[in-house]
This record gives sequence, structure tokens and C-alpha cells, in this order.
Amino acid sequence: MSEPSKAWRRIQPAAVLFDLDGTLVDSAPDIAAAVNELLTQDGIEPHPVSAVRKMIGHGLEKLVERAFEARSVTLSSQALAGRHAAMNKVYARHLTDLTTLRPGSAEAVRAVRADGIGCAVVTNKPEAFSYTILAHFDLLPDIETVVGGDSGYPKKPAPDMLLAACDRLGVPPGETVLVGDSGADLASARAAGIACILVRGGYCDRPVDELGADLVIADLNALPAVLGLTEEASP
Ligand SMILES: O=C(O)COP(=O)(O)O
Ligand SMILES: [Mg+2]
Repeated sequence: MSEPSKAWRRIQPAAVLFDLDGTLVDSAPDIAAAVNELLTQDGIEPHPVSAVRKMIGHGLEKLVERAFEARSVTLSSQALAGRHAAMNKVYARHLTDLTTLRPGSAEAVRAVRADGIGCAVVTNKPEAFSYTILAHFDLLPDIETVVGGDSGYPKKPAPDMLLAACDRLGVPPGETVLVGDSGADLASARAAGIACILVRGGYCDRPVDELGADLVIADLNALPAVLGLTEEASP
């Protein structure tokens, strides 16, 4: 765990916003299978899951664009729209085939709610897909609201989805913390005036320790303690 900043020590969060892909769940194997189906249909060599992990986090359209670009194929906006629609269709049928919970995520969500702290998911993934995945892992009862990438707000790294979640939960951004896995999460939190904890091992094109988050944790098993929700001393 990184040394928490002074700002972190002051935070007694009224709400926790969780990122989904790479933070609560490891969805890359299903996302990779779906985008690889598209590439294969076009006669293009598929990507290993390890490469797709670095393309996730800015929504599925961006992921499709990156997957083709990484094979030196630049799609016109019309072709990209078609492949994005195809991606949504294929992925919708395989949302939970290979997807798993990341370590400690279910326990962390339950600990947050059990303590009466507000709890939301803020993800660039479409909302319907997010609800299906959260329901599959029985996380929905503890999540008060989901703000997804198709909710009408600009996607992360813009602050809007985070601010919408705070509004729905009735908590001030200054008393809220975002738990995410990427630079887009950190940038959205900074722009919203929300504290940010990043978890290692998610989907980020560089080590999260280099990004300057308020706190970096190895996995969500550490979250209840750093939020002061367990008997263990918080930092
Ligand atoms: O890019 C996506 O589709 C989802 O990403 P997020 O859950 O990490 O915001
Ligand atoms: Mg993420």
C-alpha cells in the first residue's frame, strides 16, 4: 500500500463510488473474446487478453477502435459505428462467461453498505451490461445507483458521471471517494473534487503507482481497513 497523502487522512467518506471494469470485476476475458470475434470476422488477427486489458476503460467504442488500430486498421466513423453495434451484440451474449470478481470486491461493497456509507458504481460500460454483471455476482442489493457510459453524461475522464452519482446519493463530492483502476478514473475524480483510491492489477496502460492517486492499494481486500470499517487501524 502506498503512503497515504495528508488529504487522505482527513477524509471520512459519506459515499464510495466504485469503477466496474478492472476494479470490481475482471471482465477482460469476455471483452477480449467479443472483440476478437469481430476481428476474426474481418480476417484480422485477434489480440491476447493481456493486450486487450490495456485498451479497456474508455467505453466499448474506444475499445473497438483501439483493437483495430493496434492491427493497423483505421475505421471510418461509419465503419466504427457498425463494429461498435456488432460488439454490443456479441458481448451482450457473453457478459459473465469468463468474468470474475476481483479479490475482495464483494466484501468491500458489503462493508461499505453495512456501515451506512453511500455506494454507487460509476463506469464507462453501458448501464444494462453493468446491471447484468452486478446482478450475476449478487452485488446489486448493496449498490444504490449505477451511472454508466451511455447515461447521457460525458464519460470519464470527465467529472460529470461522478457528480451525477453524488447528486443521486445526496452526498457532497468533497466527502466522496472514487475507487478505480485507471488514469481516467483519477482524472475524473480530480475534476470532480473527489478523492481517489486506485487498485493495482486492473486495466491501465501504466503502473497506477505513478499516477498520483491519494492512495494505491493492492486489491480491494485492503479497502475496509483504509476506510476505517474494520477493527484494524486505518492509515
Ligand atoms: O471502458 C469500459 O467499457 C468500462 O470501463 P470502467 O468500468 O473501467 O469505467
Ligand atoms: Mg476500470
